[in-house]
Amino acid sequence: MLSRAAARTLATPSARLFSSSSARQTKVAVLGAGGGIGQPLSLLLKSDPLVTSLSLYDIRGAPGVAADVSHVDTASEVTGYAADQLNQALEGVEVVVIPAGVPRKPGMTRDDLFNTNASIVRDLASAVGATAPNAHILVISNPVNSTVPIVAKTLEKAGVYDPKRVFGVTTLDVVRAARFLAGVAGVKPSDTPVTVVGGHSGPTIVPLLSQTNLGKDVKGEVYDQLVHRIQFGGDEVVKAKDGAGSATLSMAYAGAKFTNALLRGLNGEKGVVTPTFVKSPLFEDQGIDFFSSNVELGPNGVEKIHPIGPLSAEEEKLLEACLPELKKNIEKGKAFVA
Ligand SMILES: NC(=O)c1ccc[n+]([C@@H]2O[C@H](COP(=O)([O-])OP(=O)(O)OC[C@H]3O[C@@H](n4cnc5c(N)ncnc54)[C@H](O)[C@@H]3O)[C@@H](O)[C@H]2O)c1
Ligand SMILES: O=C(O)C[C@H](O)C(=O)O
Repeated sequence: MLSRAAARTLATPSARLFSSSSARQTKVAVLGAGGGIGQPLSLLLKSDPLVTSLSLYDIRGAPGVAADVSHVDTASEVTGYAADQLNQALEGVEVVVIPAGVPRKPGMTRDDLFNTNASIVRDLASAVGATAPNAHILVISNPVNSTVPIVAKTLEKAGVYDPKRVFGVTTLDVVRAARFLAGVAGVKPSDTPVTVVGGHSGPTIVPLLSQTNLGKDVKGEVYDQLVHRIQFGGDEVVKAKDGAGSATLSMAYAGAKFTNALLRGLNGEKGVVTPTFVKSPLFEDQGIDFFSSNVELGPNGVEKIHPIGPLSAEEEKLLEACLPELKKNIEKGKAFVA
């Protein structure tokens, strides 16, 4: 039998999983809401007190997901849209999260997804540009190093591109880095935040362990293994799922976490800083105009792009390996739209 206090706690609606600093609320759309990421992401966004209205779209299954998620006892409204209702799904939307597209199978690279996902992301970006031109777009679909430039170029072509409003979601790399470093150091992940810069694929993922109190002491083989695990954590999940896809649950968590950070920034909260893959001046002189580094989020989206800061000799080498591959991926995305 439950005590009266415990019963009251369980009966309290709107349990808060997210940080909230303001009453302003926002309409958010998920494009690809019926998928492995889309479903749990929609559930988590339903629990975010900063989301006032949730618009769920997919080429299949979104009305069912919406009916299900809409029973959760939080205040937001949820509507599902069928394949031919993309424009309705985007009406009045301020934030659009895109997990639409195919995932990897064992043996594939993220770039192997380009042929299928490039046109999916381009067409969705084009619809956002036409119906919700001021929306912030959060790109999850892989290969992120190419799909973000695809979104940027598509909006540019439509005459509605604002680089402050287009983000590649690299939060899963940050989540993994904190979790894996915590494992090595024997502490809680909340004690081991790690900045991860570069892009979102194998060698383009550059964790800056030297900038953390516990990470700077990790050396030798343990360091090499830790960096490899952060860079190739996605492969670990693809292999374990054995043909059934890639990370979905941890990605939904990471996607909801980044969305909440953006919403807090949009609401005027100060000091919301997190890595994300955006149009960036940091390596523009080397022809690389998109890069993930710590970004302060604010009322207009990107408020300030932070420099990457001091690097160890090992990190200099990781960055050297990252840049040429990242450049190739970005150019491939841009060329697809041009
Ligand atoms: N950024 C990251 O860190 C990260 C992490 C994990 C996965 N991903 C990527 O996210 C994407 C989705 O992964 P998933 O596991 O959810 O795949 P999934 O196949 O389970 O779901 C994808 C969904 O997209 C839908 N879809 C396809 N074309 C669409 C369109 N034109 N409009 C709307 N919806 C459309 C499908 O119907 C499906 O429901 C993949 O490209 C994957 O590589 C990225
Ligand atoms: O590995 C993948 O293909 C999915 C995602 O990019 C990840 O990092 O888990």
